[in-house]
Amino acid sequence: MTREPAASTAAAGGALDARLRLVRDGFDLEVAFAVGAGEVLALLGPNGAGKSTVLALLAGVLRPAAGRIELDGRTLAEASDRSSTFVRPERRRIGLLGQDPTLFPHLTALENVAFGPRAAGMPRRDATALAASWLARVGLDGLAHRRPAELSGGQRQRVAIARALAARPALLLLDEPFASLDVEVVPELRWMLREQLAASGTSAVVVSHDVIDAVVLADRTAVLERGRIVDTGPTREVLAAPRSPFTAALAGVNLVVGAAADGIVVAGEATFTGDAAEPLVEGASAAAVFRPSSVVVATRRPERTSLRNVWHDRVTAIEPSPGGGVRLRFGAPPVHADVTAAAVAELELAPGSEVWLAVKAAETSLHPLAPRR
Ligand SMILES: Nc1ncnc2c1ncn2[C@@H]1O[C@H](COP(=O)(O)OP(=O)(O)OP(=O)(O)O)[C@@H](O)[C@H]1O
Repeated sequence: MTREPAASTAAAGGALDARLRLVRDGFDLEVAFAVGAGEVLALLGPNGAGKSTVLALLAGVLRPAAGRIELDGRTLAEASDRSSTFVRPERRRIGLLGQDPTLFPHLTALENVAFGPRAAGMPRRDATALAASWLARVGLDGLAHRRPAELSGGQRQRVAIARALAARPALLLLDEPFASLDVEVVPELRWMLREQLAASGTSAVVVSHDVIDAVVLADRTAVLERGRIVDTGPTREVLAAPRSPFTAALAGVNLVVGAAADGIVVAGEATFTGDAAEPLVEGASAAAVFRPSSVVVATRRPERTSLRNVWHDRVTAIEPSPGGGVRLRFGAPPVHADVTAAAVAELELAPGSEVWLAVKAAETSLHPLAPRR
């Protein structure tokens, strides 16, 4: 990726430090996180976890009941017994890009992008030149004079990205930026956004349901569940060693939570041996992680000694597997196994069938469940 000369883009990104508490209608949000200058943080989580609420607090649409938001050393909001600060949304230098681009319908793409710099006092010629250069960067060279109605959904979102970045926000909030676009246009748009965020050094928080957004866009990922951050760290590490069932499902792996005993993970009747990236703490919570395709399903207890992790359960559900084939679900511990349709037929499996399950130790990783630093 080519980085632009600092003089042309003057790294826009600010460092964010946020501690937020909000309670409304029985929903209790309490989070603390930081975003480094020029860094992209993905905020992932199930429906109702509080992701949009976090963005609304950062944007200044909601006021925290307690806590503090600091962007580049400037306090944007503070609520405590001693002091109260609240900077209005338009004075925060925070940009917002939602799933539906809200462009001015009567302005051309160029005028839409130039609008922010003009409003900030930039002379017309400079603002037009800046807008033209941003439209080129987002791949809309020839379409500068079209109005939003004359553009496709993907092209409109490109204009919205150019407009958001041309305003040089200290922090850009991206709320499901690709959710309402045709799936075919999304991969290229996602990579373009990644390049432009990096080239402009823009700090960003991206909220998404889609793990690919975190993988492509985000240096770090925080997973939010029921108003709490349950996991956070470099995106690759969070997905490689998930610490919550939601993250494990995102990463497409099984996560069995148990307790560490003598270097293995004990979860009810099942015990798991495997590679521990970090030492397990005796008696503390720990997880065994393995791929659904690593699970061997048999109607008799497997005799192969290489299969160290062996347990007995009943099939609770049989459904199509996302990768093709068949997914078998089990309850104790809750795991799934991806097998071929031929195997299901050969073993004559049906919901309720009793089977033996096994995973090689070499295909199992063990992780302490203490909070990641
Ligand atoms: N205007 C509101 N007034 C009161 N409660 C609200 C309001 N908006 C959302 N909530 C509640 O706050 C909680 C968090 O909602 P939020 O929209 O932040 O979650 P989310 O993670 O963004 O979910 P989704 O992925 O479905 O958009 C939910 O319990 C929701 O019902």
